[in-house]
Amino acid sequence: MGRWTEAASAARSAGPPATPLVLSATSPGCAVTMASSEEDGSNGGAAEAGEEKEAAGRRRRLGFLATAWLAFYNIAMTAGWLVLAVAMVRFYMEKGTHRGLYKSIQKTLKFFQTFALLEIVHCLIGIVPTSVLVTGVQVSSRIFMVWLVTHSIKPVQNEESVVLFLVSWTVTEITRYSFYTFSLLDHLPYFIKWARYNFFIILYPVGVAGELLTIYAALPYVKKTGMFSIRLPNKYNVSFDYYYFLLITMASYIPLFPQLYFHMLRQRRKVLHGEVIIEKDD
Ligand SMILES: CCCCCCCCCCCCC/C=C/C(=O)SCCNC(=O)CCNC(=O)[C@H](O)C(C)(C)COP(=O)(O)OP(=O)(O)OC[C@H]1O[C@@H](n2cnc3c(N)ncnc32)[C@H](O)[C@@H]1OP(=O)(O)O
Repeated sequence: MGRWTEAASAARSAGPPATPLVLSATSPGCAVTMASSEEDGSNGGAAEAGEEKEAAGRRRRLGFLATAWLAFYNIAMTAGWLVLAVAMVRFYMEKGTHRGLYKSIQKTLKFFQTFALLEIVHCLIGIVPTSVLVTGVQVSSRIFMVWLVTHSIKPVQNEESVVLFLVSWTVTEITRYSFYTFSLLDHLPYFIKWARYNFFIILYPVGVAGELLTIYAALPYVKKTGMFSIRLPNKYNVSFDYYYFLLITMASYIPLFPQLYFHMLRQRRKVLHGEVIIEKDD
């Protein structure tokens, strides 16, 4: 199993989500079954023990410093997103409206979401085996939403759609970072693993809908003000229209989001149902 998982990890870190090759559960030498360990319970224990052994082996190879850094990073990020969750719930309970919510939590949000740029660095230096491309798209679209849309275009800050993506990001990140933290500590409760690979089914589309609706709400303001745009003539002879840039960004969700979503579905099948999936470049 280790060999296949390492091959899958190598394929993942090498590039974008590609054509998946699902190995039959009954392949000789394949220690996992395609049947869910939740479902049949017969092989789940062995598969899980194997996975834990393999994860422990990977951590040994990672070295103390990298493991300590990742533990610190994940604990800090879990705490940061928990602080955000508490602040949002408290705000709503006190005010009874979403208006003003973004303003009240923006500093914490900007800090922790910007800190997540380190995830691209983690992939680049190889201390986590995630695809640089998948992580890059995920993190850069969030940074874009935080700084170039919600922070910069004040009239959208009170849109309901902002609440949609804030709630979706927050639940996702609390689950994801606690998943990484407990995995590093070798004590991963099953419900966290389950939540990591099930919540996204709803939260991903909800988050993306929130992001797209927020960009859409920003369009009239951007068109009216011409913000972040460069008009001709100028001494560099270049022009840039932020309004069209936003339209192109919205359009880019059409090919990119399904790829990320299907990547997560494949991860779900691998982690929760023990399928061995090798992503093969076309
Ligand atoms: C300029 C503007 C550009 C804009 C472009 C626009 C296009 C955008 C299109 C789409 C936009 C999407 C926007 C996003 C919105 C939302 O987030 S909505 C909220 C819901 N979101 C989600 O549910 C996101 C889910 N996505 C993911 O989780 C990611 O895809 C992922 C984290 C980037 C990758 O997940 P996955 O491939 O499953 O890998 P990992 O979880 O990272 O695991 C791989 C192994 O690596 C270990 N690991 C990873 N990170 C760490 C860490 N920090 N610490 C310790 N270990 C880590 C992990 O444990 C795994 O190890 P093994 O289990 O041993 O294999």
